[in-house]
Amino acid sequence: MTGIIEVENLSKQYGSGTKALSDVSLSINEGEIIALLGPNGAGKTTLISIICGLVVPTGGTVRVGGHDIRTDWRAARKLIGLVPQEITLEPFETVMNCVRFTRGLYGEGPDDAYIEQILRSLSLWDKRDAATKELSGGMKRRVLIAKALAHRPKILFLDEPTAGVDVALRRGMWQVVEELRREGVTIILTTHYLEEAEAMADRVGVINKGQLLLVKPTAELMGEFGKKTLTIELDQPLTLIPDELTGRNLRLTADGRSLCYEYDTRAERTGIARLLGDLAELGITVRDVSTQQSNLEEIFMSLVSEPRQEESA
Ligand SMILES: Nc1ncnc2c1ncn2[C@@H]1O[C@H](COP(=O)(O)OP(=O)(O)OP(=O)(O)O)[C@@H](O)[C@H]1O
Repeated sequence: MTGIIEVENLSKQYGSGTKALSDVSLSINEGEIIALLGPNGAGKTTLISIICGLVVPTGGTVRVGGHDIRTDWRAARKLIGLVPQEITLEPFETVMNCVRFTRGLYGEGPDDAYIEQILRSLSLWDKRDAATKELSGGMKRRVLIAKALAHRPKILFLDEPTAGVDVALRRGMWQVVEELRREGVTIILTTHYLEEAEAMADRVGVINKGQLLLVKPTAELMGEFGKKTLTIELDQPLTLIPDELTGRNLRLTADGRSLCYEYDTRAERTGIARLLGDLAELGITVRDVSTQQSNLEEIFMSLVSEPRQEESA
């Protein structure tokens, strides 16, 4: 199946000599939400900017809805809405006029009924006559989304949509994104908040030093790396793991006070009940137990601290 966005062997070297992207290939399906994760300077904004036609690549091709972004840029651009990282709004203009104006930029005629629908869905309708300078940071960010949606794009890019936004508003933003997805909009977002990717994205792409390290369904990524550790705090410290318990994925902490048992969360039998039973039989008394699940943050850190070749794209 051909994706709504097809990126092939994309590279970018800025005039300064910085190599921001190296041979990136990626296919994005219509209607999906994909999150691009990567540390500062990884190349996420460069990738988005190239797809949106704002930065010229050094090599490779990008097709949006089948249109080459260089030779057929007008058609490609019409399909795209971009919510930039920086808040750039005309301070004295009203919310309504800001969004109307953007529609005009795409050569679309006035459609106040549609703008009303967008502003209502973003909880901005009450603020339609307010000058943008009177709005809070979170509201300004929502005006940027309204502007990006003004020409009914099929694809929406959100470059760090919730940077500097408080937790409540961040969750509100997730809901907006979810509603857009239900309407069939394809969404590409960059984020530093791993919980955001975990909560929203169908797939996650990890970028580091200009390379796309992997692209995987979020659930698969979590499952593949999703191990849980059971920490069993002992009443009396041990010096060694008893022979009866060898070969069980057990580790004794340096102080001998806890046993750590790593298990696969997806396994039919985790082996926890058997382990606790065996400990009791050996006369080892347990003081407390706790579990920790590896989250996307740990997965991400393990990927970017140990650069690997692209696995799949
Ligand atoms: N206009 C430019 N001229 C020269 N170098 C640039 C330019 N824009 C970006 N770069 C460099 O390209 C690299 C990738 O930058 P980019 O902004 O794409 O990263 P990013 O992943 O979006 O980072 P962040 O998470 O900090 O926004 C960085 O080394 C950056 O300094």
